[in-house]
Amino acid sequence: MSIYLGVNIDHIATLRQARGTRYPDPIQAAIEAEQAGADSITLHLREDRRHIQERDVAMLSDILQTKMNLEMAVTEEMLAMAEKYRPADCCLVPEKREELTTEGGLDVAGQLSRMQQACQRLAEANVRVSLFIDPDLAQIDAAVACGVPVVELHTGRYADAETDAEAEHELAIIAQAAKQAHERGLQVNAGHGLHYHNTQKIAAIPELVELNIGHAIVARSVFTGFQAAVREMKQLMQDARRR
Ligand SMILES: CC(=O)[C@@H](O)[C@H](O)COP(=O)(O)O
Ligand SMILES: NCC(=O)COP(=O)(O)O
Repeated sequence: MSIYLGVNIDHIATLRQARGTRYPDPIQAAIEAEQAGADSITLHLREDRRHIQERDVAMLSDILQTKMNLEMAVTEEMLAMAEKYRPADCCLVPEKREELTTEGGLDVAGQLSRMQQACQRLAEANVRVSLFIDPDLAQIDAAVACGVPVVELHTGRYADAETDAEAEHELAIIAQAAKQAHERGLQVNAGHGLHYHNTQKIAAIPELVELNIGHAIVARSVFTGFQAAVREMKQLMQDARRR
């Protein structure tokens, strides 16, 4: 089964916001990513607007040739954004203003009623809902209870592992969670902290359908160009899946 690449363009916008300029433009990055073989474009509209701006969401909702995966917190402001721009996919993620980056998966099980209402609202807007969760059976079952078709497994603990043994342990947890989620009829995606040296083992997990990768691709593009960075990541994923 194929594995698809969602390119997250947040950190193109981080570079733009660093000086308040018009460049580099995430719109150009999205177009180049699609030309290089990206299967979708992911962008995270944060409450603090540290990188992606509403203008980016508005423009990309008009021009993307593949599809938009809009990441957002579960807030009234963001749910209204999803209803306004109607992305193909909306990935609900946890968010804290003080965090450097996403620190874990959404606690769906601990706020089930609130999550069910949010998912229902997005489904009624014809937005496909994905829940960004830790690779944990209780969270997988809670996602099923929300009636969503997709989950994205948080790979941050695997990516941040300090030893090979710890990485292998986290990889086994992700592989087991992917199997459990697949068995429950969910589309299983994964992402966070994946780069050119740790993605292969994740891509080899047969139940995974899509990997969302951003920071490492943007970083690599500084030296190779954005299209080359995207092409290399996609080829790496496909080679790993074929092995
Ligand atoms: C949910 C996730 O892991 C990322 O897609 C998210 O976008 C990380 O936030 P930053 O892009 O702001 O680092
Ligand atoms: N959901 C993960 C994502 O979109 C990209 O995360 P990262 O590769 O920037 O860590």
